[in-house]
Amino acid sequence: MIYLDGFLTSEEQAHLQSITKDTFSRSAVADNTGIQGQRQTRTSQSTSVVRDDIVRCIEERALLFQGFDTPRANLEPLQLVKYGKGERYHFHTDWFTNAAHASSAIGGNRQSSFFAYVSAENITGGGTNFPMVTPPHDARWCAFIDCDEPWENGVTFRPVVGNAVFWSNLLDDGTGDQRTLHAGLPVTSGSKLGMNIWTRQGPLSEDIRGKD
Ligand SMILES: O=C(O)CCC(=O)C(=O)O
Ligand SMILES: [Fe+2]
Repeated sequence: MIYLDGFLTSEEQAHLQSITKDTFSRSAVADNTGIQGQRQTRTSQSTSVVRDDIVRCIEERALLFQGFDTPRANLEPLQLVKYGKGERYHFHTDWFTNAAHASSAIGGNRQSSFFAYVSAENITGGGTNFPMVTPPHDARWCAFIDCDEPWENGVTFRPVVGNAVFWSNLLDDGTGDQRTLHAGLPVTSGSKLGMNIWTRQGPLSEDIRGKD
């Protein structure tokens, strides 16, 4: 996993908020049969970000971070996720456990994830917890991770606005890495806005990605 301090500028944070205003709806999740629906396990609201020059610039940053060889067509549309008090996303992996969801016709599986914090107003709770990741020792990390979390709970990233966490979802053989299990912990007060940037193994069609 890689922690990114200052992944989004404050102008980008404000822009993402303004272009997605009033576009959020209750987040869907696929169940183990691959069917999308609303679940108690994900109570947030989400929206897909429509591309403009600033969004393209963020997409380009996410692609270049992964090297020169990641094609733009492998990126899913950016997704914003909004949580109010009591809302959360239970433990899950971003990679699909159902093969039907990861077929090459639809870009394969999710190779990598960025989760960026776009806004956090008067927030308590709402960290991103990775129970199978060993917490780092250096106290400087306490600005970014919850150092009060019991060691056996793994790592909880605090929702620090502008920052992002990056990780690879798949092992070298293309199978899902179980250690990427994570949750958006309940927001106990205030609100949180996050952003998912998912890169697929292969290209997505234009009807999924939208026009470049
Ligand atoms: O809200 C979070 O901290 C994590 C959200 C998440 O994992 C997701 O939307 O896939
Ligand atoms: Fe996730």
